[in-house]
Amino acid sequence: MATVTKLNLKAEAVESGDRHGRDSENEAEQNVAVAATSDSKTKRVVVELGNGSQVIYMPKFLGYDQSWDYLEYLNKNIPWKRPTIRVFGRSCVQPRDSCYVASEGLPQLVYSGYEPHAYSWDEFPPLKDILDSVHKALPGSHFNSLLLNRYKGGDDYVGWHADDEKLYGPTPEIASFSFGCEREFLLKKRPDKTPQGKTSSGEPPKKRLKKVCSPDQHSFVLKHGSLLVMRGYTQRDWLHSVPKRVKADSVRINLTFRRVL
Ligand SMILES: O=C(O)CCC(=O)C(=O)O
Ligand SMILES: [Fe+2]
Repeated sequence: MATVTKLNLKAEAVESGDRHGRDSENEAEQNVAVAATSDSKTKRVVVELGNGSQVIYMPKFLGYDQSWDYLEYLNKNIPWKRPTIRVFGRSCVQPRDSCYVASEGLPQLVYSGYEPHAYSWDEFPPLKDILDSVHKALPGSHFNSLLLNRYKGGDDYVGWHADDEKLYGPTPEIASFSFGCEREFLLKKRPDKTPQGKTSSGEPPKKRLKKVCSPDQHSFVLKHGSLLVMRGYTQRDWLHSVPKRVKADSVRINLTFRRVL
């Protein structure tokens, strides 16, 4: 059973508050816009990744205590499983716990050769409340499924991947809610498949074409109660991961809301 250390969590929250301030300064030069609002709770960091991909990060989406209550509820009440999955043709135990919740009648999710059982939203009423708050923050969103992950400690992780399963369509919006121990979330650009010397339209490049220089890696420390949204072509053009972190000694729960088409 995973243990939760509230004190550790508090200490990390303070530490990362400082770190976040410094990161924001650096990121200001890198296609990052901080939406100007007077209320720190609704502060949004918008990162334009280029070519129609975008990430929005809301570090204080939900208050500390309320987030703590959700963490405890989810830790105790979700039927967590650590399934066997297939990665590069080899079977391995998934390096984190997970669970899947979806509306009725949707096509079955399959990832890494694994078909998770789809639980109903009605079995976990607090998840419906979280879903409502995400819908309110993201007008026009209609999430109908949720993949939950539990990282028991720093050895649990998710490797580089994209949530590009066909059932989400070409430009899925994915809203990722984090509770508990802060962990790093990395994004890196997928290698460009266009042959060298050709543009994506197949034409040779025009002379003196101005090179737009934008970073091909981004990193966020996902705070307790934060919401990160990936949009546009992020799943087609970028990979993301939550690497192992030796210093992470308490549980983290992450919820990724998705829309199956
Ligand atoms: O735990 C996270 O922040 C990311 C989880 C994730 O990428 C996924 O479930 O597909
Ligand atoms: Fe993912």
